[in-house]
Amino acid sequence: MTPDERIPVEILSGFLGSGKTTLLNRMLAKGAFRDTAVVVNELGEIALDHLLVESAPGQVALLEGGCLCCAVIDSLPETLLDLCRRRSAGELPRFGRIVIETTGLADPGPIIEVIRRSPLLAHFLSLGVIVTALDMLGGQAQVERHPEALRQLVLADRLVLTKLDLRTPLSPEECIWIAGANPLADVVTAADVLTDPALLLAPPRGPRLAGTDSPAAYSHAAHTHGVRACSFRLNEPVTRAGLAAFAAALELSFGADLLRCKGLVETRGRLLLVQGVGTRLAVSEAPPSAAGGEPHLTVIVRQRGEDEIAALLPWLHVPEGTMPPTREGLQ
Ligand SMILES: Nc1nc2c(ncn2[C@@H]2O[C@H](COP(=O)(O)OP(=O)(O)OP(=O)(O)O)[C@@H](O)[C@H]2O)c(=O)[nH]1
Repeated sequence: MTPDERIPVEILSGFLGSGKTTLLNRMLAKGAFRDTAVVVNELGEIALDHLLVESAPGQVALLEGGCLCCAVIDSLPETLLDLCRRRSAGELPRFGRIVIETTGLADPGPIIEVIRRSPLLAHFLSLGVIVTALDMLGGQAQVERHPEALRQLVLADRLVLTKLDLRTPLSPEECIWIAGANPLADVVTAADVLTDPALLLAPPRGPRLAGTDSPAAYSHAAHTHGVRACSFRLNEPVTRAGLAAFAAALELSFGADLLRCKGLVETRGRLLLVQGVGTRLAVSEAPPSAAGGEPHLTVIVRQRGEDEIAALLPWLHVPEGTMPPTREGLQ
């Protein structure tokens, strides 16, 4: 391929629950990503995001087995080359770009390096834009608390500010903080991108940061700082009261150590999507693309054990009408 024909690989990064899948789906729904193959990588033993990304059949590749920047970094070239092979063979539509949605804990550095340094990949692919979703509900506190969120912020070509619809307008101090944290990045809002989808992946304006770390320098323990993703299969339907009780029990037991909770649950014959970011848990009808998905919950916590979460699971099944637990009730 000549350099002009190479397919750009765009990286969609952002901390746990910052809105990466939501952005991707909005772009797909608007038809802006019609010519896009998507690679989804997710934490947790039971993957969900590939069911939530509403793209054309076969256009989503799932990278399983752990976090992209460390545990499965070696599988990335093969996954990308396989997409290119299937495109050339006519098995996939002739997509014009690949978007990689990383896990919420992934450091984009090693991913960037693999795409840049592999001679074989460089023949077919070029590095596109590094977009980071920045959760403006979590904001500065989230970045200060989680080193992974800081890496994602500083390596971005473009920052997409999400969840501004859930809060008061940005203060001048917040604008100064964002500009100071990554002076090279363009800053847009999720609403801007919805109005003009081309903004999301337009070529970056600023110069590229050079010299990110090599993949070999990374191990899972090096960037997760005691974070664990624990997945639980749910063989029995849950109750509505059970979901409220489980949410309260998670919040009371883990507080700020609770980073993310997501999954599919079945209640009264319906499949529901559970989306928790920090201690805010939302439950909605599962999208049609998730039909047939395995009921499960993945809970991501910092410095806490799987057994502590497992001990709370019985709350999911309490009879309707049961009140959520109190702090005293949990002890
Ligand atoms: N109101 C509002 N909600 C949002 C926005 N972006 C994301 N959300 C909600 O935040 C939750 C998490 O969003 P996702 O798109 O799943 O986040 P993610 O970054 O893909 O999450 P992980 O893959 O687990 O890291 C969901 O309940 C979304 O509906 C936004 O701009 N506004």
